Amino acid sequence: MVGFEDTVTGKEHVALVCGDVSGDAPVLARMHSECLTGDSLFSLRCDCGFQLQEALRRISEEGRGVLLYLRQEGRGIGLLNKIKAYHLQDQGADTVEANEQLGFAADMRDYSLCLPMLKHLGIQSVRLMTNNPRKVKALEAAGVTVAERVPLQVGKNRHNEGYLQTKMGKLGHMMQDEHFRDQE
Ligand SMILES: Nc1nc2c(ncn2[C@@H]2O[C@H](COP(=O)(O)OP(=O)(O)OP(=O)(O)O)[C@@H](O)[C@H]2O)c(=O)[nH]1
Ligand SMILES: [Zn+2]
Repeated sequence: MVGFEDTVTGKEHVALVCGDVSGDAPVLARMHSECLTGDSLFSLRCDCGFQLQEALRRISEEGRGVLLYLRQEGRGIGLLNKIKAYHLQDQGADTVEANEQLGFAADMRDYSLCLPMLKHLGIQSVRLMTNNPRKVKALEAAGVTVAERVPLQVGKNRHNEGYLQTKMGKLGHMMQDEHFRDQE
């Protein structure tokens, strides 16, 4: 585990490294955005916790990989604003509308720290586990070489169906129903 401090925001990030990640071969990688509720408190409203577990499982199975745990809670709006967004969602807003009602863009994340983190770890290119093509684009724009996008579809359940639908419909996530491993 390697810790990093973002001197601009003061946020502390973590990299979990498995095996020898040096060399030319692209490294299996997950850039995971913090979700306290899903990652640590077992919330079923989203798929974050399931994706975190599955990404770590695949990395350990491969014996080589990296997970950057990025402190961008609530797609960058922070935990308390995400809780407010959840209240709005309980009154009928979807995840994008709730952000907008609070005065935020749908996705406020910033991936500029990923390149220096990967460089520090000696990682030249990644096989990125994500369903989000905008994340691939944002990382490439930040200078990260993404050799391949690896789908990460896990954790669909009856509580997050609408949330996943909005990610596909409004945020451009590439997910196919038949590829989901359900979680009840
Ligand atoms: N604002 C807001 N953020 C949310 C909500 N649900 C989850 N999040 C945050 O969304 C982030 C995860 O982003 P997602 O859009 O689920 O997935 P992604 O990282 O873009 O894409 P993948 O790589 O495929 O997981 C985490 O920071 C969560 O805290 C919500 O309803 N509102
Ligand atoms: Zn989540």
